Amino acid sequence: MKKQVITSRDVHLFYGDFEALTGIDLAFNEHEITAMIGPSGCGKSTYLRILNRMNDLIPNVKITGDIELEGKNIYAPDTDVVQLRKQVGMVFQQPNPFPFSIYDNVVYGLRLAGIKDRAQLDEAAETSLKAAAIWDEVKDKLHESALSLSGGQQQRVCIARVLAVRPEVILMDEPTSALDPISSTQIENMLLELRSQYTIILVTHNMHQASRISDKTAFFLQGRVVEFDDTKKMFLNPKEKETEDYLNGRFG
Ligand SMILES: Nc1ncnc2c1ncn2[C@@H]1O[C@H](COP(=O)(O)OP(=O)(O)OP(=O)(O)O)[C@@H](O)[C@H]1O
Repeated sequence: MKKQVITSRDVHLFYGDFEALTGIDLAFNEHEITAMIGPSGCGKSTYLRILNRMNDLIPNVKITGDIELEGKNIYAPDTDVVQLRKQVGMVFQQPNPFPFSIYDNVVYGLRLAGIKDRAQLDEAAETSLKAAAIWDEVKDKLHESALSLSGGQQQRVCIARVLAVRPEVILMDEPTSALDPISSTQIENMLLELRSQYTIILVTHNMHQASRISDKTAFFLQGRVVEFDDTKKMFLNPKEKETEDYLNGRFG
């Protein structure tokens, strides 16, 4: 049986009085890609942000329940949130490179951690850019601005920036929805390569993407998880009527 890297039990989240998540039980296995699907506003991004405490930055948020990374409650008072976000990295919908060179973007987290050794930084930059499947395109212009790259290239540099700090888990919030089909395919192929080393949790609106690359799928509806299963099983033979209707495009 695969190791569960993140588990959540009975997770509720309130924005003020509004209960956006109404009791989420999910577990994420190592070396798997889990897709979270569901109609707009059902709470996918809210739930994703819980997993590396990004909701801490939003005022009037209250979270209850239990979320553990490697068996440790990530909301315990002694949690080092900076360390947590290294272990659980995040890639956003819009590529968000810093206005620095490609190289400086990728080694940003390592420098923040106090690493100054040039050889070590060079090695990390090359390894991460290779893993993010963009090394060949940028190796001759590492010191040019990351903003000069295309959207798809910027997104892969952002993924390399996350990989450089060696996370265990990578959270992705619709990482290809702002990209053209070729760039999206490049990123999907990369994720399939990365799966052997990471736990990947992906919010997507793209049903084809979920069925192509994910091992497991969680279907969210109005703040709850309707169904969570192997992707193949769910797409071929959903257990719940609501899942079937959604997958067949009857709503959402
Ligand atoms: N900062 C916030 N303050 C108050 N309500 C919020 C906030 N962020 C999200 N919500 C509400 O919480 C619910 C869930 O939103 P969330 O963004 O998690 O949904 P989603 O499934 O990711 O949607 P989409 O697919 O459109 O991104 C929605 O009703 C939304 O309006």
